[in-house]
Amino acid sequence: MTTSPLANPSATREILEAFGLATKHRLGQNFLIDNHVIERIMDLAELTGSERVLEVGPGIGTLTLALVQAAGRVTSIEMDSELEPVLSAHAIDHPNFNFIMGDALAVPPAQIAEALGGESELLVANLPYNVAATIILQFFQTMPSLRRAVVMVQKEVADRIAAVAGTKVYGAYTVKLSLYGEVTGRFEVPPRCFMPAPHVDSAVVRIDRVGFPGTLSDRRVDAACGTDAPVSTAGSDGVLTCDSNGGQDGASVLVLAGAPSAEDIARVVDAAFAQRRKTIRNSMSANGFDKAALDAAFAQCDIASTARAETLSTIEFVQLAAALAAASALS
Ligand SMILES: C[S@@+](CC[C@H](N)C(=O)[O-])C[C@H]1O[C@@H](n2cnc3c(N)ncnc32)[C@H](O)[C@@H]1O
Repeated sequence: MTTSPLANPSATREILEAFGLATKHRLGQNFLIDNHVIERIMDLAELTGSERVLEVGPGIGTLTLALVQAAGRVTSIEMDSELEPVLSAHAIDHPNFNFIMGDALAVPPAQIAEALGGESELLVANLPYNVAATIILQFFQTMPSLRRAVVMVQKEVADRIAAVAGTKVYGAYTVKLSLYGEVTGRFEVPPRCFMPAPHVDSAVVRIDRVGFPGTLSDRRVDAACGTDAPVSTAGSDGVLTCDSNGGQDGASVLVLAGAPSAEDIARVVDAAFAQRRKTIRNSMSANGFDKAALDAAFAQCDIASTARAETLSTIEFVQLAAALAAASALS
């Protein structure tokens, strides 16, 4: 059980007083004061003592002091320059910890890797809520080595991350993040676990990376192929095939007709959700896609042109982007 010496109200107050600090609402400074929450975050993170862990927004170092006990190296990025003396003191006490002062969205991955002594493997953080969703997606996009994120976010953001097709909260963000990772754990955290208590509910989500695109996870490929058939990826073009006959006669079913990039898929997803109340055809044609190319792609992917974006699964968006890429509708 890994806990933090700072995860209680009196230790937090003491640090704030000792360094002459006041919490800043505009930076989302709600510090954790509950060791039970720290324990559950650490359980979800499943650290084995050797990992390179990135933390965004260490604050006074509450979660950080748990992470340094369980990880190989920890680098934290903090924007509030007034917290630098507190973090410097932790860095002296814990040789496997260092930090970067700056906006986490603007620090280049190479600088983070340099500080961590290698590429980031895990993101574990109680994130600043106003930029949490952006940070999660951007870090999965720009750091291919990141294999897991265990992050505290506002409950509504957790709902969007974990949403399933056909629900109100399922949207462009859900689909774009699902290209990189899937939610494998979650728990809720009430306001009383923070100082000061926020006005919103919070949740911790664990997101594990799924390979993409030529290396879709088995579960996703099964969904795409509608079969338990073995799967193979063909050639360097990333064309994904799944064998419809258990590999016995070598007959393959082409699932993706092209090799859409993550950017291609994001363009399709953004256009599809741009006008949620319209059909996917109308929303996409109003947002830069040619109607004839769309009709051909819908027919190829067996997607009804009257469907709405929120009814499509991630794999259907990938197939649609692939069909549009193959028809050069994405260029
Ligand atoms: C919710 S607090 C978490 C503090 C601490 N990790 C804890 O659990 O008690 C968020 C922290 O993120 C910092 N922060 C806000 N925006 C940031 C940004 N863009 N980049 C880096 N840190 C940021 C805040 O100053 C604050 O320390």
